[in-house]
Amino acid sequence: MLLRELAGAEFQDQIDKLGAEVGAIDISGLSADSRKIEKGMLFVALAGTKADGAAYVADAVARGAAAVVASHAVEVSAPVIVVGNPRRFLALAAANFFGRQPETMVAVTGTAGKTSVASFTRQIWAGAGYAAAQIGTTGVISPTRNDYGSLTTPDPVGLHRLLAELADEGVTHAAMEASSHGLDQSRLDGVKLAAAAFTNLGRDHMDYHPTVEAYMAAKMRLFDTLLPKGAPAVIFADDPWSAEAVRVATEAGHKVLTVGRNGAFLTLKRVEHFRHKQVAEVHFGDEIFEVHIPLAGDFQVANALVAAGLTIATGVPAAAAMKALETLQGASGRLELVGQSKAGALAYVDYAHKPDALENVLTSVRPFTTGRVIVVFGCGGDRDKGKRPIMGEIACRLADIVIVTDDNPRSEVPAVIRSEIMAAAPKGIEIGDRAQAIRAAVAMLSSGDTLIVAGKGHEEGQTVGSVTLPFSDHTELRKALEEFEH
Ligand SMILES: CC(=O)N[C@H]1[C@@H](OP(=O)(O)OP(=O)(O)OC[C@H]2O[C@@H](n3ccc(=O)[nH]c3=O)[C@H](O)[C@@H]2O)O[C@H](CO)[C@@H](O)[C@@H]1O[C@H](C)C(=O)N[C@@H](C)C(=O)N[C@H](CCC(=O)O)C(=O)O
Ligand SMILES: Nc1ncnc2c1ncn2[C@@H]1O[C@H](COP(=O)(O)OP(=O)(O)OP(=O)(O)O)[C@@H](O)[C@H]1O
Ligand SMILES: N[C@H](CCC[C@H](N)C(=O)O)C(=O)O
Ligand SMILES: [Mg+2]
Repeated sequence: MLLRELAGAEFQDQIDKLGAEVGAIDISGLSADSRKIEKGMLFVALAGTKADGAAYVADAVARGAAAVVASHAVEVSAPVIVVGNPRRFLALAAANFFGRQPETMVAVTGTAGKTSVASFTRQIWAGAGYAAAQIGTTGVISPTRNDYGSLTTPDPVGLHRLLAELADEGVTHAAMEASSHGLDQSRLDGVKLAAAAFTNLGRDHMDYHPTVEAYMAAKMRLFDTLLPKGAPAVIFADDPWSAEAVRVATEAGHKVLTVGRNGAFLTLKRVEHFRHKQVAEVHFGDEIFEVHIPLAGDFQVANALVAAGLTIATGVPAAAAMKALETLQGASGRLELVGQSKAGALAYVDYAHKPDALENVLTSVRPFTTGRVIVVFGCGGDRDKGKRPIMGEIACRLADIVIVTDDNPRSEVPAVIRSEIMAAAPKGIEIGDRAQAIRAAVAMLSSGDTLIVAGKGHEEGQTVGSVTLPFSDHTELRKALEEFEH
């Protein structure tokens, strides 16, 4: 593809400045990683958190880069296109290069619920007869794929390669997660969105964003920059940050559709909780639906409404969307019932690894727990340290028994992470080895109890130092449940 076409309208001036022959360079591919550059490719130099891509321009040119994009001039033999925001250039150029995506794409942002909403949206579309996919923390799921992925929002080159493949495979509808990192780093700036959604905002990633307001502002890029004007913006109405999301989406000229108890588009009137399901009364205009949602947890009703909002906004009849909610499957590791003890105590795996999520999950299981709530959790290393005591406090306030263990210590000393949680968890029992912690919790279970193993959800490894050892909460929990006779 010619460099001029690759750059697209937004960056035409910067290309034209260098003369017609630069615009006419034939580009065979693009990458922000010099190590992936082959002859004829375009190298985009990004200033990152660990390295500055500008330092690798010479390396990229030596490997055959036909041109370079950077935020400032660099002396090399290949032409250098200087742009204000190379990350945005990379995203738009990747979209132009791969050129295709599923026709109807939506993105969801928020601190918690993105994976669940993306999964539910895919399931409702599939129920309505569309070939649908989801892209996010648990990887890519489509009619023909179930591929594990490492980032919640993939990097632009990987993302647009994937979108083109999905389109070629006949996928017409796709729901993707927009993480705050992804939004901040313009990873999805090239995706053409039919609708977007916001779930909630809580404390997370304070190691990356300087303030909560900056974190919210990163999330709001989805509405103020990415969603085309006039498109539907589905906003969960019952969060403390809902009003701000509505303000941003309204100012950007979108069709604001609120869902939840305070929602105007889908209004939640009543919820009845049962052990493994909930019955919700939902109003849509003059229509009233009584929906049996086969999942535990108040938050899953919220996620189901956001997903229903996204699908209705993009053309699924409300009755079909509500019907699809009755057969929803939870996303892997999201308040997932893994088994029961011999006496009938329930044992769940949940991905709560941040304060609000932990608070929600512990509160959600209380109504159907006649015995004690037992929680096993830890906090990841090399991540927001401030959340550790907060999660310790929440666990002690909302659970009867608290076991503090390890969760991906990465480069940190595990005992130090645990001690930072324990400092705010006076009744916490410290068991570093996660498998032992799960066994100890299962050993305590008696009739009526609920066990939550929190923090790792679908994860299949424990990262200690730079090594990821195979580890699954599901497997360890199942093993322990089989082992004990009570
Ligand atoms: C902090 C962060 O988000 N980092 C992401 C970012 O890396 P970066 O731009 O900071 O890269 P860097 O390592 O500083 O390097 C700068 C540039 O030099 C280039 N380079 C480097 C070395 C070399 O030899 N040649 C070369 O060209 C790199 O390719 C890069 O373009 O861009 C990379 C490519 O897209 C990502 O892989 C990387 O994710 C890292 C691995 C990561 O852990 N990210 C997490 C925090 C993340 O993004 N999480 C969110 C969700 C979290 C949540 O909501 O819970 C996600 O969307 O997954
Ligand atoms: N709407 C919600 N409100 C509060 N907590 C929620 C909500 N949805 C999910 N949770 C909690 O957050 C955990 C993660 O849910 P999910 O994976 O759907 O969110 P996510 O936004 O994709 O998270 P991540 O950014 O870590 O990928 C769940 O296991 C549950 O504990
Ligand atoms: N996407 C999140 C996942 C955290 C999961 C938790 N198990 C941990 O390791 O902290 C992150 O990378 O911050
Ligand atoms: Mg997710």
